[in-house]
Amino acid sequence: MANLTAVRPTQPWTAPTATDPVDLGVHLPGSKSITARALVLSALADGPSTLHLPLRARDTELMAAGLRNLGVAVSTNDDNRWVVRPQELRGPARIDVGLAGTVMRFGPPVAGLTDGPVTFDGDPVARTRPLGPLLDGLRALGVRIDAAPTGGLPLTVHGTGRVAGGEVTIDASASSQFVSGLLLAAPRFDRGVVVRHQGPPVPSAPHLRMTTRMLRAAGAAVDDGTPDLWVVEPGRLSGREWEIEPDLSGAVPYFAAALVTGGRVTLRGWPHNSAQPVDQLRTLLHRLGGEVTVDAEGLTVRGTGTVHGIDADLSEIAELTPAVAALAVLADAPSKLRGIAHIRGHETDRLAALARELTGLGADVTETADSLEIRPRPLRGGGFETYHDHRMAHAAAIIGLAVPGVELSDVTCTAKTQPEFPALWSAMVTGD
Ligand SMILES: O=C(O)C1=C[C@@H](OP(=O)(O)O)[C@@H](O)[C@H](O)C1
Ligand SMILES: C=C(OP(=O)(O)O)C(=O)O
Repeated sequence: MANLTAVRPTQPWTAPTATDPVDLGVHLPGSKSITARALVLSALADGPSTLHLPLRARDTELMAAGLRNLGVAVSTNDDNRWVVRPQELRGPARIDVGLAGTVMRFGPPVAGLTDGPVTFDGDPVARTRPLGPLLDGLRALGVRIDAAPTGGLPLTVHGTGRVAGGEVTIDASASSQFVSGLLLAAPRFDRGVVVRHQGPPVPSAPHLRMTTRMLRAAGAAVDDGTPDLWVVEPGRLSGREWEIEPDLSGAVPYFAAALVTGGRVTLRGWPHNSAQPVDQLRTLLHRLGGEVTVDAEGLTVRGTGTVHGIDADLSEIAELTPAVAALAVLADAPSKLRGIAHIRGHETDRLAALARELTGLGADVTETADSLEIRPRPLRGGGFETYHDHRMAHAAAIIGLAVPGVELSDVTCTAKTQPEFPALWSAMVTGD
């Protein structure tokens, strides 16, 4: 099968260098992870839902389009308010996952509930991202799937309108999204689901808590009280109003800018009781030399201009590794970033990509199977390959604040989660 996605245009970009401390108060778009879950839960609910302040970016537009292809009425015309009206799920259909882990992992369990075949494919790199344990898990729950010999994309889910569900054991060490995908659709399985993880630790625990929290908010009965075991009872999901929080992961490059330049960045509209890993981020930024406060204005990060080296296990917030690695090359001491083997299966092999590109700018970086060791050295400008990876682009932009002439091979990849990134970043640096 040909890839669904045509070759995407790219645009080289020279990262702007900061001459002054940044001072930014910003309303950022909604969380990718919360928007994706709200779309799926709304599509499977028994009444309409509204997503307030959703993320409009490539990943979430692909999720909306994919659900639409299954017959769900998803209206995304209003930037601030997306409305989802569930319908009977229908095949045949084709779903373009782009490079979105959320679409390729949350989509197939939903497709099992469709009454016809649903084919999934995406960007060429998406075909290399891990998917096997999720598909094997779904098969064990009664779904017929034809997948590529690699065990991943392209694949066809032969939906029959119902999924038996029941007990399944998978190895989710390559991605927490395998578990999240099974859980999100499970209330609609005949017997719900009992998912057991067996293998090296599951990464991204806060994303699993986000999944169970949002399932409960939609009315599902969920038990996640035993480590590595999740139970979702069969039952109805309610349509509801989803308030989408600002994207904390998308805010991290701006917070990093506060650290590098000795400036201040406030993320406005920050909720009191967040579903995102704000405590882990607060601890991390504090150790890197920042000060984090939450008040009526929002979530504020202040820096001194000195970044500290750290030894940190990033497994819970591994998607932030590129930004943290960028800070580490600018730090006052060596760093070790551990527990991140699985990010080799993210948008690119992030350990290899970071080691290569940071070394290219003059840093001293050692890549191990599951970590990066970074010893700061004087850096120089030069080319920086982004490998279609939005967070590699963020890393280059952060370094560019302090190092003139960091030239990204492409900045359009930031549209995966934040199309506003190049304009917002430049405005922050120039103070416009
Ligand atoms: O469920 C989610 O929304 C996500 C889970 C994490 O995936 P992994 O567990 O594969 O790292 C995270 O890195 C990704 O950006 C978003
Ligand atoms: C790993 C990421 O994304 P995905 O949801 O595509 O896995 C990410 O955004 O850093």
